[in-house]
Amino acid sequence: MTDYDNSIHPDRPVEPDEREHLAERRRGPIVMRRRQIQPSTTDQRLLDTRGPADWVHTDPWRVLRIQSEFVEGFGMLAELGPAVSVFGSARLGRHTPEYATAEKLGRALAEAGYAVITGGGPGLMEAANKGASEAGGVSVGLGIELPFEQGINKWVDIGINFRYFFVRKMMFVKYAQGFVGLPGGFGTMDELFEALTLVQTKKVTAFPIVLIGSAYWEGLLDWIRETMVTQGTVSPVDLDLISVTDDVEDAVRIIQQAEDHRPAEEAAVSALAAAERRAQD
Ligand SMILES: C/C(=C\CNc1ncnc2c1ncn2[C@@H]1O[C@H](COP(=O)(O)O)[C@@H](O)[C@H]1O)CO
Repeated sequence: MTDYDNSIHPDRPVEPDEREHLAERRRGPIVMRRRQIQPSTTDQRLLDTRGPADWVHTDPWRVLRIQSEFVEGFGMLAELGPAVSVFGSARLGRHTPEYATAEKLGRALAEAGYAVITGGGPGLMEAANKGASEAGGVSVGLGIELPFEQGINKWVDIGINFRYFFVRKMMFVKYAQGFVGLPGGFGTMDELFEALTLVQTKKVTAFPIVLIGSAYWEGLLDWIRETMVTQGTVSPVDLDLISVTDDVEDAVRIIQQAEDHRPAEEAAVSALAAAERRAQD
């Protein structure tokens, strides 16, 4: 009798030694017998480093890495408390007036009780982190892996380095009460328009978007008004989603005031959604 040919008929009495010959393998709660028996255990297979490794470059594996970035990000930020995301140029360095403004903003936000979330990079991100950290606030950096790696700036007190831009961008919105944009390039524009789209489509509510530096932003706002609104690609009211100021204290005040309006705005959005659902039924 072989290991694979030892079935016992249910009506037949079983001899004590017959049980011993019934070969089986367990995988957690699963029992495998005869041809289902695998020659190795799960642990052995896990620890076995041999074999092809191309699967690390496949999409199913990437999905797990993406998932792990969400898990790490949520885990790090869930208990952060009130926070404001600050965006701005990676290139405007320590001797620019914008750096001084960003540092002042980081300090003012920290003093108003907000954690400051930046992209964790150099330039105005570093300045906002510096202001927040030096004021004794919570200074957060959500870094991004880039081909020309810079690392997280030294004023970040809680940092995480993301592989994926889209996971990181979601964190900027999910864990912030609002958004302050300083002068910047494509990266800043990307973050600004992501936030604007989410607010315009009511995916987020009571999320103030404040731009600091009227001279810098004027041209863009004129283009939105004169081209986008005029041609009907956005509504005139969409312009109200953006506040522009040159004053750091004013920016903080706008964020705080939006907090006061949050319950009413959330209720209005829920009522609108309920009315639309009723209309569709
Ligand atoms: C270009 C340089 C460094 C790039 N390092 C960055 N680190 C972290 N976050 C970044 C970086 N570059 C862009 N970002 C994100 O975009 C925004 C700034 O981009 P901009 O094009 O400079 O406006 C910023 O808010 C970040 O979230 C050093 O030379």
